[in-house]
Amino acid sequence: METTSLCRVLSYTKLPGSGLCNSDVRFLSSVPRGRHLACFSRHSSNGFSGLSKTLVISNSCSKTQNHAVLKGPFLSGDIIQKRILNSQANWSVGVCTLGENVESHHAHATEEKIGVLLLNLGGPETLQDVQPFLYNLFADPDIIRLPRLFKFLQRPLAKLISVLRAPKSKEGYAAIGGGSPLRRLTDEQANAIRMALEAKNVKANVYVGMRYWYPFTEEAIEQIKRDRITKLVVLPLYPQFSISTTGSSVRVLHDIFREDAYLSRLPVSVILSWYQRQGYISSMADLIKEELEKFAKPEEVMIFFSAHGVPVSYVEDAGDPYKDQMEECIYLIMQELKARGIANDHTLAYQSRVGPVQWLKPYTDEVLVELGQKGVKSLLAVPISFVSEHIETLEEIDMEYKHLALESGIENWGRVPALGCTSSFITDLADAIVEALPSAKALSASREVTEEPEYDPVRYLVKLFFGSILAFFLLLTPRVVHAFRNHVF
Ligand SMILES: C=CC1=C(C)c2cc3[nH]c(cc4nc(cc5[nH]c(cc1n2)c(C)c5CCC(=O)O)C(CCC(=O)O)=C4C)c(C)c3C=C
Ligand SMILES: [Fe+2]
Repeated sequence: METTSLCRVLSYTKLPGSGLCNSDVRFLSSVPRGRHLACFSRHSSNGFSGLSKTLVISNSCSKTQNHAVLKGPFLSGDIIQKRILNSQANWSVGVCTLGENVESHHAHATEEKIGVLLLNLGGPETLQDVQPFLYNLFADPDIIRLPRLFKFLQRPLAKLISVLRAPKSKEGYAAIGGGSPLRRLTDEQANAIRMALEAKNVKANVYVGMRYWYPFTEEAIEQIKRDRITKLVVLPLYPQFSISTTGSSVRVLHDIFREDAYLSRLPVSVILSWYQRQGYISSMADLIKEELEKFAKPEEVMIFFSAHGVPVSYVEDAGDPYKDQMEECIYLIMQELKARGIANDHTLAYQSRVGPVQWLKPYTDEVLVELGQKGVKSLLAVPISFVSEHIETLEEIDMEYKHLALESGIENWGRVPALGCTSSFITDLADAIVEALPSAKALSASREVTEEPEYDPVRYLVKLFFGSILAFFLLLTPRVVHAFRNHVF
């Protein structure tokens, strides 16, 4: 039995083609650069047996049994993404345990009840849902990031922005049939993952928890409690990590788990990002190849990755790894295509900006116009931040951007569908879940339950009143007035 209190983020790598299909190497890294990393290797035929060997070496780790070598240097808290050498494929996944103190233990198959919680954004199911959905979204401090002093403005601002934004959003949802397909599509993915796990002899309940609409994460967690799940893997359905997506959902989970005696003792493993998994990369490459072949001259098509944007301040001030991960993800997909003899030009741009602040550049709409002006005639749009169809693929890309591209001189337009329930992709997610199981750790071994902060309606109303006045003045700043004039919200 190994114990360490050092670990916060741990990453592990599966070695496909090694002959040991569930053999892996796990790295616990929460020590400063140049210090020791603990490397645990585990062997089993079903992926559930305990640790068989422990190595502690400086900034590198080798596992001779199947010729895997991992090289540092690593930073404290890093999600290790280095490549396995001497292996046909590079698979790695960042896994974060919810707890600070890590106790490695042998998982016993007896009476184990595995749960998988898929996290997603959620979307309004009807047009009446749009404004309250937007309220939930803008009330999230990871979406509208206010300085601490102005936190009390969060809800009044959310109310204001959601009311202002609702008409534009409603138009979008009306254009795709009157609501978001996200709940149905995520339920389908949940079912497909459950079956893929079953095919691997892993029986699991799969739950869906949405951040801003039904079924809310809180509801999913209530069900997990009722079902007496004994081990949980949390899989956010965003390939790349962003503070605004996975970060926000995991923060909510953390808050809920900390306050609950049962949940704080439930072993949990959170998969923070999975954009580098070979199964995901090759599934994306499959879809791109298939769509390219529909063009008359596939080799002349510009592959246009359109990622969901985030405000620049997330990356530059708050350290959001989203941009780096996005760039690496696209690099890996292009490498995979190259390995298949496809060497088209490609570019990356960011879509869906909201509000008057600077977002990651270049912007999708501007690049489309530039490409048209430069004489690009054929373009294949690839949505890359998300794995289901939703308003930003079905309306923004398929309608708005397509129209803009054709107006700008692009003659042949194509779009890669979202991965959805593509079987190679679902199988890979199931693998990621199986690989994450052994690292599940409890948030806390104690029964400590944090008390709810007292709700004081008078205080809330006073804050709401002054907040609204402040928000009103904020709205009169030239930048915001300009933003409204240009329908930025
Ligand atoms: C205002 C800030 C927003 C940030 C930051 C943001 C990041 C972000 N969002 C997604 C994925 C999705 N967002 C979706 C809808 C949506 N997002 C915002 C705002 C921000 N998103 C708004 C206002 C909306 C509502 C729709 C609209 O009015 O434009 C959805 C769609 C869900 C659906 O109903 O179909 C997805 C998916 C990512 C991946 C991301 C950061 C990386
Ligand atoms: Fe969004």
